Amino acid sequence: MTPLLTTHGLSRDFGGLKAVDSVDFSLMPGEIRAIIGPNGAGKTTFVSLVCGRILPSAGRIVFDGRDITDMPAHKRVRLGIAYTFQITSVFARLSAYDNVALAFQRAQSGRSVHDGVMEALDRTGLADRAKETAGAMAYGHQRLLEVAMGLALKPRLLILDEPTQGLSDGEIAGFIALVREIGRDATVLLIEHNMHVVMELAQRITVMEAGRILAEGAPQEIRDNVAVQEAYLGGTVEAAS
Ligand SMILES: Nc1ncnc2c1ncn2[C@@H]1O[C@H](COP(=O)(O)OP(=O)(O)OP(=O)(O)O)[C@@H](O)[C@H]1O
Repeated sequence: MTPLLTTHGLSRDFGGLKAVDSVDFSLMPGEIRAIIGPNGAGKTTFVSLVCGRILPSAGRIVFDGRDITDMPAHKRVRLGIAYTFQITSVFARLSAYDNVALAFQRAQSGRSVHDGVMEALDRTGLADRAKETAGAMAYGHQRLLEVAMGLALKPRLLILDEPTQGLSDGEIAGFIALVREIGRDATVLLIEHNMHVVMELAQRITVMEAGRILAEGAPQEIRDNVAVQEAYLGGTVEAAS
């Protein structure tokens, strides 16, 4: 099987700081992959390079066999790369429906807007809230709305950056079920600090530290990796959950 996404020597400097430092990364189609690592490890910078929000200082990015390194973000969206970011990105004054409709239109799909929007709201459990003003929704619902906006893009690769931050335990359980469902027809790249969520969802885990990949493997291998425990988890994986 060919990977859906690969990066080769991917790097991004900010002044003298190597936020992402020569990263070789590979993601198979259909995978749910978690990226973990301490604050400042370069996780957000890495996925920002993949989706084209920022440009690399060096290296290449290949998506579905195509070099997308120099491709603008909006074109990557059309290829199927969707992302939601840790900072709430919904338009507060618009309804849930209109937020998702805006996202849907970016994908330039041939489907009717209404069908596409309602399907995304339905999958995230927000169909009954379509008319609610986004800014007046509970925080957890706003996070789900972000996921619905990502889903409206009909992604082949959905990048979620700290999606469970600020959610209650009950909301997190619902979120885990949602990502499993999304993972049935999309590849998911998940930056996540909550180790319970990571262990529940990820088939493989990539650990970043200081801009580099420190370790990669199945959840059990990462849990047992001493270097990972020392660098990130301050003892044991359980301690961080
Ligand atoms: N636009 C920027 N300008 C300057 N430095 C930046 C910029 N974006 C990120 N950095 C720096 O790059 C490094 C990596 O940051 P990044 O946000 O990618 O880490 P992270 O692993 O996502 O951290 P967190 O878990 O806290 O979100 C940090 O030292 C950060 O301060």
